[in-house]
Amino acid sequence: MSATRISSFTAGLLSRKASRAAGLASCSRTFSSTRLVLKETNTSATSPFFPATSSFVRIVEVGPRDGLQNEKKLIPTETKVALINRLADAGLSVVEATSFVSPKWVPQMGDAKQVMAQITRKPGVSYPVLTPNVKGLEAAIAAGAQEVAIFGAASESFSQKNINCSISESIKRLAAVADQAKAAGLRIRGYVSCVAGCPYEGRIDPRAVADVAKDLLDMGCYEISLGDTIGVGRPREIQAMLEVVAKAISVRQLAIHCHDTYGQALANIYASLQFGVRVVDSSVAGLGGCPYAKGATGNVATEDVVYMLEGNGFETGVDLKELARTGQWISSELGRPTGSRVARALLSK
Ligand SMILES: CC(C)(COP(=O)([O-])OP(=O)([O-])OC[C@H]1O[C@@H](n2cnc3c(N)ncnc32)[C@H](O)[C@@H]1OP(=O)([O-])[O-])[C@@H](O)C(=O)NCCC(=O)NCCSC(=O)C[C@@](C)(O)CC(=O)[O-]
Repeated sequence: MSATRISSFTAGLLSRKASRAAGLASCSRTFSSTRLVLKETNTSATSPFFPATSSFVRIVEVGPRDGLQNEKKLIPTETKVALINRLADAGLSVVEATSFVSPKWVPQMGDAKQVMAQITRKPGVSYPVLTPNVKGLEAAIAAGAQEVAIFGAASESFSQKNINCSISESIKRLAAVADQAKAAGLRIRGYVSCVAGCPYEGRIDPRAVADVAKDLLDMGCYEISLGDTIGVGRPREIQAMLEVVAKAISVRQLAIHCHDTYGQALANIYASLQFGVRVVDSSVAGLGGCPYAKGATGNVATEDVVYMLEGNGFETGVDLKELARTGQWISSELGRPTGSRVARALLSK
């Protein structure tokens, strides 16, 4: 990282206290009988993809990346490409396509370049890719990525296991990635893992989540996705974590990313919606699991999220039946039934 980059990033960190205070001042919450209503007066940049309305929920489909990265048997590139194309055709406006990580660490993502070359890029659809370092970013740019996701963790042990460095080292590494991504005109999304618990350390202090999230935001991420990587959180814990994080970051720049290991994902998403979050990550057919979080099951199934949202007055733009068929198809390619209960119910009719 050049001296100029370090100093601009450090200046950003130093101004964190001041901007946190401003964020607090510009945002007030009131309780109605059933839901927490967020009154936003903060006009800072929000996501470029969706109108910040209270009834539209943007779904970030992570199945082709988070869903498939943990599969033991190598999945043919053409299957991944067909999955991504079908998800976009089902109305998803963000389909996380792959990750430019070390193939020694995650062999399943070793065909990232080929995946990006072969997908049909539908107008209006974003195909972000994960980039852990500058090497990954350069490969992503060469592959024509328009958006990248950088990822850190609120747990020291998980950071070491996942990306082989401490949290503070990761922040420096990711700042270099963000600087180069911005210079290349790419959009950047940020992830924080272990927001409710860590497979190695147990409970995680929400203030650690807020610190990493704010660092990623200061680097230029337009949105921070908060990952309950091992699915241990429960609604009140998720809301308590959001309370702390929202003191540092506008809720309009937060997304929720729930794994369903303990069957809490939909409840946690609903609790996040009550808090004002309007971006939800999910994985078709509930595919997935993290290679560095033993026992973690997949993300919440996108089909189940869409069904819940649409029954509660939210719009998603997703064709649920088409999505359910896509989930059933990829599950059969992987040799198992779909993990979406909604898809099973719909398709059995
Ligand atoms: C970060 C590193 C690379 C550090 O790994 P390292 O071993 O410390 O890196 P290194 O710089 O020493 O390089 C080691 C080797 O990897 C190569 N290498 C290095 N970087 C790259 C790259 N980008 N692309 C391709 N190759 C790369 C590099 O060239 C070298 O090759 P060699 O000289 O030995 O032949 C590694 O730990 C890594 O790739 N980790 C990624 C782990 C991962 O993908 N985890 C899953 C995604 S995160 C997640 O799922 C959570 C999330 C986001 O979904 C949210 C949630 O649920 O919480």
